[in-house]
Amino acid sequence: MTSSNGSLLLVAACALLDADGRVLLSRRPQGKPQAGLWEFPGGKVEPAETPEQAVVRELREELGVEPCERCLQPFAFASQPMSDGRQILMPLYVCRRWDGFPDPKEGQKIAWARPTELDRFDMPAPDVPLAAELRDRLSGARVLD
Ligand SMILES: Nc1nc2c([nH]c(=O)n2[C@H]2C[C@H](O)[C@@H](COP(=O)(O)OP(=O)(O)OP(=O)(O)O)O2)c(=O)[nH]1
Repeated sequence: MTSSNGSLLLVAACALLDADGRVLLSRRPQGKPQAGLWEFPGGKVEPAETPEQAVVRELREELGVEPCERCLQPFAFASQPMSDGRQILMPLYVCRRWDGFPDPKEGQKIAWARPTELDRFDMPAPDVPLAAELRDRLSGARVLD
């Protein structure tokens, strides 16, 4: 936990977008909390790390890819209560350029999903509105209801 506010969990995540506009999702492996759910690659921001540095580190560790920090575009954030009483604060970046080929390094499965298909994946609660925002802003469609 890096935040000076002990009730916050700061997690930074990234939607990698390929040339066809598909989004990379990663399935949380067995042994981790919320195993089996599909999420955006990322993880907890370590002490003295910026969210951008955390994303670069996690993409390297989890997928063996190297984005440049300036290719990380702030997209949206989630802020939701967690079951342990803390609040998760999760900035989501999008990234269209990186070095390397995404290769799961931690036993996780990965999938490339069209923005309009994201709602077919079971995700942690904070990711659901972020996935909807990706669908709306990346597919050019906006559902009015
Ligand atoms: N990476 C990631 N974590 C997410 C997402 N949505 C979401 O609620 N989370 C939660 C799950 C965990 O409670 C927390 C991140 O934990 P983590 O286990 O991925 O982070 P980490 O790699 O730094 O953890 P650790 O195993 O080193 O302790 O954020 C998401 O889209 N991506």
